[in-house]
Amino acid sequence: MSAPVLTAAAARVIDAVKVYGVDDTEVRALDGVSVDFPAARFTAIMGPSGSGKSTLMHCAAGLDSLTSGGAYIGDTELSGLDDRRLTLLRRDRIGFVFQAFNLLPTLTVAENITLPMDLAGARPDPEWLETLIDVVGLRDRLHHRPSELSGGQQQRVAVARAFAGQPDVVFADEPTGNLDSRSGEEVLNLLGRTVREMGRTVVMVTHDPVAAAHADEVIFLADGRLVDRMQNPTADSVLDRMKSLDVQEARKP
Ligand SMILES: Nc1ncnc2c1ncn2[C@@H]1O[C@H](COP(=O)(O)OP(=O)(O)OP(=O)(O)O)[C@@H](O)[C@H]1O
Repeated sequence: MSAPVLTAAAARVIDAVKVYGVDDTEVRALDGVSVDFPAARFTAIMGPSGSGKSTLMHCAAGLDSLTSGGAYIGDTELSGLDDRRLTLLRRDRIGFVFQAFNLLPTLTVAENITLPMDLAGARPDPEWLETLIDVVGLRDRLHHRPSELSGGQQQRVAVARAFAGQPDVVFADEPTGNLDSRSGEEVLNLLGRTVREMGRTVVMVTHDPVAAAHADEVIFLADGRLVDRMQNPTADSVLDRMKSLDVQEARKP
């Protein structure tokens, strides 16, 4: 048996290139990005508008395909999977949290949390589910409908849903974009706790230095390239780095 080539990255991309359009309309949204998202860590992706953050997340999560290069979940290379296998991989090994909470209005909180697993015919680990419900603080809301919850509570349901199947990695795309700062802070603390107390892996796209400061590491994109990585970020250190990227952007011809 050959030794696995890849180490403890929950997800990674290697030499990732994503080109949208052709000829005059061609945009290199990713221009040779190699980055790993380590297991049991919270990584934030930052960069100026149009720098390729969402494209990187979508390609790393198998929601979109690369023009060239490789995207891996664990040791599984995504371009080698047909549509059916890719759908199963997303369902079984990846969790998603989006800016819009995407809950089903006719289902209760409890039903929303287990919906992906119910659709898959999988049984959630009861102990894990109970812990998760307590961590997200929704025990007294389990039989409510989403419309009876605040935005912050709805996003906490979406977070619980993303982690219910114990996926290898949870990708969050601007998870606090629709929330006031206090509810946003609660959701970010929650994501941090799932990583630090429960050993989960989170990759989050954000515009907000305060949000990025919740991560263990921030990676910075500019013009579709990885330009920096920062361990143990603070809101100020992230803001300073973003300002220098914005200045470089403004100086471009
Ligand atoms: N479907 C598409 N077709 C054509 N161009 C696209 C498409 N999606 C993204 N792009 C372009 O690719 C580049 C990177 O876009 P992307 O959305 O990844 O950036 P971003 O950093 O997430 O931006 P923002 O912070 O504004 O959301 C941009 O120039 C964008 O216009």
